[in-house]
Amino acid sequence: MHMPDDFDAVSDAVDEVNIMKGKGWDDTSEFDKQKDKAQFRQYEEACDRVKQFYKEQHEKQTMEFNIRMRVNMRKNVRARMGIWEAMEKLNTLVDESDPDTDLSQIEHLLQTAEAIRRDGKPDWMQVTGLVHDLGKLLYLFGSEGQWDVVGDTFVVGCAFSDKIVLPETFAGNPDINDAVYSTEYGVYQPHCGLDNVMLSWGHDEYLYHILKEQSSLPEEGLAMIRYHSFYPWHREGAYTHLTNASDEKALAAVRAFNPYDLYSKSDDKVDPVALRPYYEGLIRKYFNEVIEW
Ligand SMILES: O[C@H]1[C@H](O)[C@@H](O)[C@H](O)[C@@H](O)[C@H]1O
Ligand SMILES: [Fe+2]
Ligand SMILES: [Fe+2]
Repeated sequence: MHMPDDFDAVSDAVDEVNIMKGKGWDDTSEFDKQKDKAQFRQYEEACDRVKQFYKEQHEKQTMEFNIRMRVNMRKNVRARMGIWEAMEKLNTLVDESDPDTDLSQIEHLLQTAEAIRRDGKPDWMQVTGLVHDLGKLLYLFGSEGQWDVVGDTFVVGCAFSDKIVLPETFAGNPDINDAVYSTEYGVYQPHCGLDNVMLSWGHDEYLYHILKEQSSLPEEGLAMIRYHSFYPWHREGAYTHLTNASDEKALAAVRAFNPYDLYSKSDDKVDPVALRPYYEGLIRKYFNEVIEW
């Protein structure tokens, strides 16, 4: 096959080769098969830092807090900067919710993207991997702590699922005593769809709203961002009483993405300087030069 030299054409040609090989972006990944999954996400055995994190998150993510955050989100622009600059800014954050890595955020983002690239997945999925945790910038924009930025997500406004990690820590959340929020359906209608459900506030929801307006990522890429921390749903199968048929596509996308996010944490080190030119090319293709954060 003739390989053109302009950037977009090369990445289109790579997609074409993968299609010829019969590999779709949502195929069960080769990468996934090589990992010992039992090493990851062991919350019961996690260190105190992680357990403390979840106790605080589970006590403070109330319906009232979540409504307030959605209103605030629309009020102002917190910063103006490009994607790579945002990755560098985020690098000072060490995620207290994560039992599996002490790596910096830029390393995690590049490891995720590189694992996707190595498996021959399309460029939009690679760049989704590259940016998927940039919502953690919230931490630098006056969040109340880490509990409202990182960690797994879950539905608020109805009973907390026992499929959420460390579920006993919800005992201190005032919503468990609310006459409506404590019921199975809470404020929701059966099978209303995830679009109509409030997920606990944090980096997923924030970044989804920013990039829905300011990128040309496909729907599947946006779903990967919005739901990647929603383990009770995409891994544990909770909340089927709220989802509907239109969530199926999103679920397939998030499941295809998850192994790269989670299991790349044990991969070899990456070199941001060497990788930057390649990813700047993808960034130009999918994002405005300056993003309003
Ligand atoms: O600790 C991690 C981390 O904060 C991730 O960015 C998030 O997506 C995961 O769901 C969470 O378990
Ligand atoms: Fe994340
Ligand atoms: Fe991540």
